[in-house]
Amino acid sequence: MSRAPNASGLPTRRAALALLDAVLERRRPLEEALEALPPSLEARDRAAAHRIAAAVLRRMGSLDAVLEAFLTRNPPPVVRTALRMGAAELLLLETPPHAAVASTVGAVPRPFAGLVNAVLRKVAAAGPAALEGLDAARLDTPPWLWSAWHTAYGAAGARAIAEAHGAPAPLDLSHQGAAALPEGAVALPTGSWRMPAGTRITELPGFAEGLIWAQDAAAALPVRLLDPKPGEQIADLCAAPGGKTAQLAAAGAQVVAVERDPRRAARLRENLARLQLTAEVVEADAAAWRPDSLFDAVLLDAPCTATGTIRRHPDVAHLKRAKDVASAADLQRRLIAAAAALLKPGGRLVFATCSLQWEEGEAQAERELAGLAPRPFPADALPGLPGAITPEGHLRTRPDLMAEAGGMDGFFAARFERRPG
Ligand SMILES: C[S@@+](CC[C@H](N)C(=O)[O-])C[C@H]1O[C@@H](n2cnc3c(N)ncnc32)[C@H](O)[C@@H]1O
Repeated sequence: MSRAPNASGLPTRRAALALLDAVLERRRPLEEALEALPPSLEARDRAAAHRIAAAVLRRMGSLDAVLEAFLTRNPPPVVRTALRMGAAELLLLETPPHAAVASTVGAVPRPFAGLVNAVLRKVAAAGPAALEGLDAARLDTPPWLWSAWHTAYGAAGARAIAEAHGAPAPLDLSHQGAAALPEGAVALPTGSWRMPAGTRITELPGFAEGLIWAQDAAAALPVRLLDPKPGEQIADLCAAPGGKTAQLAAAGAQVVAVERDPRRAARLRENLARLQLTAEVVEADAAAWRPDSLFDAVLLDAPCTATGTIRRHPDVAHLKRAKDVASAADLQRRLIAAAAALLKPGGRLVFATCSLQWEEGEAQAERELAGLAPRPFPADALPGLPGAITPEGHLRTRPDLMAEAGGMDGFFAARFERRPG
């Protein structure tokens, strides 16, 4: 359960304003905005600002619907953002009204203090009941995503996905060796361990020893389905921050992990070092990488719009546009062709994306994939999660899958084989 932010917290609200300005006005990812906060900001204020910003991004349509009733004209962006923050604290985060109103008022330019104070007092008086009766799933989902999910998954599917985005994701763990189930964790039928949302992995037993790493339960499935064997030569394309590289290496495969972004490659190396796992890390564009030898298997966890991770990254819903789906699908096609060329005859490719968009999943697998033969997953490939394998033999998870246990990211994966000879 999240704690209320620091009651005296002007630095918290200023930081939250900066985070939301970065995402909503400058279209920067929330993670990047968090890294750009001043190093002098206390960890507690940073965490509280993150919590406020995430609540605004997750429930922005609903918050705007509530605020609309108290606004007579369209306020400038900084004021609207501050109002959303204040409303999120009052209606969603259980911040004491005085702290929420006073600190938010303090964070806006002085000429707007009166307006923000007056509107937030009205929101405080209305209380969380103001959210009742709103169609939150619809309001909090950008129309283009709603309609794409409607087409792909039907009316009930689109609504179930959008409803699942209303709550933050739990912390899922992958583990190796002598790791023991942490107190309070649930062992999921897929093999991942689950802790409540907001758990800090660094405080869990096994973290310092390199026995556990954060990885959504759905994100752990593509490697399970690739079924790496000890000693196999496996290329992991688009590898950072390395959750899947770690799974492959922990299974005893000889892994070459290819990552284009030098900073992310550094993070991948750090993560492997902490886990005491070995992989060759290559900084290269996977679409152009030409190694000397071929591989038994290739995992292509391709860059995508990441709409399957909105529970975890609510900024994605605000940063992505419909046109991004087409360009991501284009890049994926080029990467698939490059991946196919790395396989030994009979070698297998698993293509995966953390997207809910049909163009980045099912549509890629329906095409003739660079001359590869489809090798559908059997219906019983994931005994703990039978609903995740489609009739076509692909992996398709959604945030509303296993909803009673906390859901999982939206993921797609398909398997192919290079024809022998
Ligand atoms: C979906 S993330 C991969 C997550 C990773 N497989 C894991 O399990 O931790 C995609 C990664 O691909 C990298 N990337 C994007 N385009 C690439 C390319 N052309 N070649 C290599 N890496 C690329 C990005 O920098 C990013 O780190």
